[in-house]
Amino acid sequence: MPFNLRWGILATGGIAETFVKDLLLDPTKRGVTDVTHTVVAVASSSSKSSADSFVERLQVPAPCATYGSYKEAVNDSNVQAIYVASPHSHHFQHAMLALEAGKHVLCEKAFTVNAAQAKILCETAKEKGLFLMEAVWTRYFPLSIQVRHLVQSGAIGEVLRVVSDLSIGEEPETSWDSSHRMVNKDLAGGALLDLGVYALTWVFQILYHTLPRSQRKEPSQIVSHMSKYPQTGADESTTMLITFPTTTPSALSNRTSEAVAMTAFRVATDPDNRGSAGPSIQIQGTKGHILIFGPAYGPERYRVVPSSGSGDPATIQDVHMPIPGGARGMFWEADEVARCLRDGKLESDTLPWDESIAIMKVMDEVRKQGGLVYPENIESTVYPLNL
Ligand SMILES: NC(=O)C1=CN([C@@H]2O[C@H](COP(=O)(O)OP(=O)(O)OC[C@H]3O[C@@H](n4cnc5c(N)ncnc54)[C@H](OP(=O)(O)O)[C@@H]3O)[C@@H](O)[C@H]2O)C=CC1
Ligand SMILES: O=C1OC[C@@H](O)[C@H](O)[C@H]1O
Repeated sequence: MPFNLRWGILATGGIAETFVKDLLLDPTKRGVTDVTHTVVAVASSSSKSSADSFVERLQVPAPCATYGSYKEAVNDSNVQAIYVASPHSHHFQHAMLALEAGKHVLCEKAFTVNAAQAKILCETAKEKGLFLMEAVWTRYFPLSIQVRHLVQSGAIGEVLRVVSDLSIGEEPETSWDSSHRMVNKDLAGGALLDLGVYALTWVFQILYHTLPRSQRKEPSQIVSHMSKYPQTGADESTTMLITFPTTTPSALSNRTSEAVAMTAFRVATDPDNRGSAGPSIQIQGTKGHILIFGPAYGPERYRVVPSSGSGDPATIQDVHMPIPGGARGMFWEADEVARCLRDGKLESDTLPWDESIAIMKVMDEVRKQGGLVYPENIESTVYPLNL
């Protein structure tokens, strides 16, 4: 029998809807037979009627309890795991609420506002013997898994550089009101925490994660520049130059590796949405490159280009890995949560706690260099706090 995971959903906004739609799809359609998912509770902090209309709109199969507060959902004994889908300003408080109630947690990206909050979440999960994972869905894409394996196998030699970008080509003045979570500092808005986290996940999943755990080293140097959106003071563009003390896959050469991670609202990585402007991620090794096309959060195509001398042009490999069934691709991370719970794990090997914290530390440093400070209440490590 497949292991079935019973989910409770905190929030009824955009990503909660996307995630639940993916959860409700038949796993066998993506070739998964060992785990299944059931949505047993949905909570809205606004009103019970928001949760009711969410369940109705998405045709969540009955029985699914609906609540007008998050507290009620985390205390529902039928719920095994909570998906936190509130703005990142509130992740620390809402994930703590779930952990304190004894529930496993999948928490949307960015994990928290700062590394100190992330550490406390992980310590709490550990103390309570509960599973906790940052919902960086990209990590669980079969494409990401394949690319990590290629790097680990030495297919492009020693990786010396990664260039990674997630920029979306939106004019903030016309795309969002100043109160929107993308630009509102009260909701930890800005490009870095919302989009830069994906540019960084590519950097980390290549230059950090592909090493054996004992050899993984956090960045030795971070230099960055941030431009602010004048209307709110949140960052509208951030560029980071990050040095790692080792290279991958061997970590034996005494060479360092470098990354350029970028994010911006006004310019786009892929202005025509067809990859004409080039890849979003370039992984550059001594024996070749891996180029990844499509948005850094959910790419569906990559190309392996061997260096001249290590093959002829005919060996260039183009690989397409479309997301099955018109889905978003968030079900793969949900499958990972179910498998971890089935196997009694507290953290996912694909995005362990130390790595989420290391990425949050980079974002802390970049915000420090750029002078981006969020309001005290959302930077706070005090729990509970009524935000
Ligand atoms: N993985 C991915 O691809 C994506 C991830 N995200 C992440 O998901 C999170 C939510 O984003 P998204 O769904 O787009 O945001 P929305 O604004 O669409 O929804 C957020 C929901 O959070 C709840 N909420 C709780 N407290 C607050 C508050 N103080 N202010 C506003 N909303 C609040 C509300 O639901 P209710 O009233 O029902 O409680 C609201 O609808 C963010 O952290 C974002 O980074 C976002 C988009 C894509
Ligand atoms: O996580 C995300 O991925 C997709 C983007 O459009 C969105 O703004 C961001 O929150």
